[in-house]
Amino acid sequence: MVVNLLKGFCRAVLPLYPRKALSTNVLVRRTPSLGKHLIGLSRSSTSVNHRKLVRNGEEKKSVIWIEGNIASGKTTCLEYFSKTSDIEVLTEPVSKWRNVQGCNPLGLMYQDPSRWGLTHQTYVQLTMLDRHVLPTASPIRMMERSIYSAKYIFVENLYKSGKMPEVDFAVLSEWFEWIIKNIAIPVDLIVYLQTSPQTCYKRLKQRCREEEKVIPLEYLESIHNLYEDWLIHHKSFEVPAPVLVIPADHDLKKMLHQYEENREKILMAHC
Ligand SMILES: Nc1ncnc2c1ncn2[C@@H]1O[C@H](COP(=O)(O)OP(=O)(O)O)[C@@H](O)[C@H]1O
Ligand SMILES: Cc1cn([C@H]2C[C@H](O)[C@@H](COP(=O)(O)O)O2)c(=O)[nH]c1=O
Repeated sequence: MVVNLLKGFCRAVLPLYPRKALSTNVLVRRTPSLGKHLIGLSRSSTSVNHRKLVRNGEEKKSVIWIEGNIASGKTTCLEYFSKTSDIEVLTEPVSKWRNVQGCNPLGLMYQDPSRWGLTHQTYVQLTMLDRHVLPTASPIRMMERSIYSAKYIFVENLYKSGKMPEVDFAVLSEWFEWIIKNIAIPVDLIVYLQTSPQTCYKRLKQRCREEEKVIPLEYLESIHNLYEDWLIHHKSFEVPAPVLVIPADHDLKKMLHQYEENREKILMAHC
């Protein structure tokens, strides 16, 4: 009976949807007549219809990753969107990387990358995975970075710069491949905060995280190049979702203005 009801619903409603918006197991509600059932996300006058139904009638959640270099402004961006109802924000678990049972793998890695890179990146991989599989109650989840950038940017950088032994890289790579093959890691949109390494260097100095005091400009340049090759030039690894690039060298006022301008594009990620 449930199946028949569902079939009837599909026969009545499917023709209302543009073909493009349909995939094999997803319905996107777009009709204005359904508008009253939809949640307006924006704090500005534009409201955003963001609900997506999956076949069992449950709401499909949207997942957006905020990617960018160290100190590019990811946390600040997340803080801004966290004020919007229906958005759940997950920041990077940096505090865990600085303190796991009294040890500081992030600090150790910066002091001696060849010795501690594997330890640190194994823990990053675990804690990012933990973030990805956390159940979500909100229709939209915004997450700072991902298990993908941990591997494609930071592990890659350690290895390419000769600071990670081949065997460590091989072990981490096997772990990573196993995870992405066997565990669902949903993502609908990647927002890339594109900065110059010089801007990040200035902001990093201003933030003044103890462990990061040893970071030279060249390190941020390498991270920048890896991000550009991945998300802009598509030269290195698979990109798991569409990318929205936001130029992020601007002052805070202009950045908030850009977030507002892009709000709808970001929050409609799944449509
Ligand atoms: N647009 C901006 N202009 C100037 N400073 C900024 C801007 N965005 C963030 N900052 C500052 O730069 C530092 C790093 O920002 P943060 O949001 O923590 O970056 P991330 O999370 O990418 O590392 C912080 O001190 C923050 O206050
Ligand atoms: C993902 C990831 C991060 N790190 C380092 C880089 C920075 O020092 C911090 C994260 O700070 P940010 O301001 O949020 O960029 O962690 C790393 O060493 N390895 C990683 O995989």
